[in-house]
Amino acid sequence: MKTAVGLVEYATICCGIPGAGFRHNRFHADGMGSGAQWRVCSKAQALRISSDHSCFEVRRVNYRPPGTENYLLNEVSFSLPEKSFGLIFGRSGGGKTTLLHLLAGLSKPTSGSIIIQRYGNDGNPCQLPEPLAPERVGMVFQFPERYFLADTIIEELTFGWPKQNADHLLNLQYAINAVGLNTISLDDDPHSLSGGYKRRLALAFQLVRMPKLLLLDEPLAGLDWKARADVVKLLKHLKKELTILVVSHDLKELASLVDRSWRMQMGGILKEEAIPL
Ligand SMILES: Nc1ncnc2c1ncn2[C@@H]1O[C@H](COP(=O)(O)OP(=O)(O)OP(=O)(O)O)[C@@H](O)[C@H]1O
Repeated sequence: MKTAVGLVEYATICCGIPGAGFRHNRFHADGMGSGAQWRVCSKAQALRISSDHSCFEVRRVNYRPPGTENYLLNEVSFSLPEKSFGLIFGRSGGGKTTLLHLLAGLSKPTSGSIIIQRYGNDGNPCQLPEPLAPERVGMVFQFPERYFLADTIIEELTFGWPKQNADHLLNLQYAINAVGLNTISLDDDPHSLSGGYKRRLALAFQLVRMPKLLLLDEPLAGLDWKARADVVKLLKHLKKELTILVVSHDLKELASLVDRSWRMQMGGILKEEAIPL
């Protein structure tokens, strides 16, 4: 059985024995010598997720899908400090998911900018803003389990990986531990997991990439009460190290996590507003 606890040892052993029948030979790391290099994720590695004092900022973003006439987002501006938890709520069809897609780099704003701005201790910008690169963003879509492709958890987590290096394995170990998948067999079929564990797996898939900003579209949708409580607890834990922006209708359950919140009004107009409970 492969568990995350033994993942490093497991990968080391399998990669060290040619023809050992290791199905996931993407773990073979050319140029990597001994298993000693495959150490468990250090604290410094984990904190690499977010180490500077910065804000994710959306400035006067307008969005009209190519070939259409109507703007789905109108002059959207907001700012989310690092390691804080933002929530966007509002009626269906307002443009919440569209905004997440822009932040994830899946579509480009028609005008306006999405940037990371660093601030000094005096509260003033201390360097030029940099565009938010898609590699720094992890996005978990609504009902992510519908997109699971692999037969085992480990294959799902490493699906499409390029040639491996030590960093990948360290990130994998970090992600598995961060979402609490380290107590189950990584040989299990992702589709056999409970609803809450499927969401953990979807989160882990994104965390492997060590994003600075994590976007979640309706993370509690379709889950029973126990799984919902489970995911809320997990997000509370992840919030300590990551900046998280959630789109959700489940306001009460997420309220205790929220640092900033906005209502998306129909027509793609975003207003900062306390959660209506
Ligand atoms: N590519 C597109 N072209 C035209 N209209 C689009 C496109 N993508 C989304 N829309 C429309 O934009 C509006 C906003 O959609 P969006 O999914 O962002 O809303 P939402 O607030 O996330 O809604 P929900 O809460 O139901 O997920 C909807 O009316 C949708 O049909």
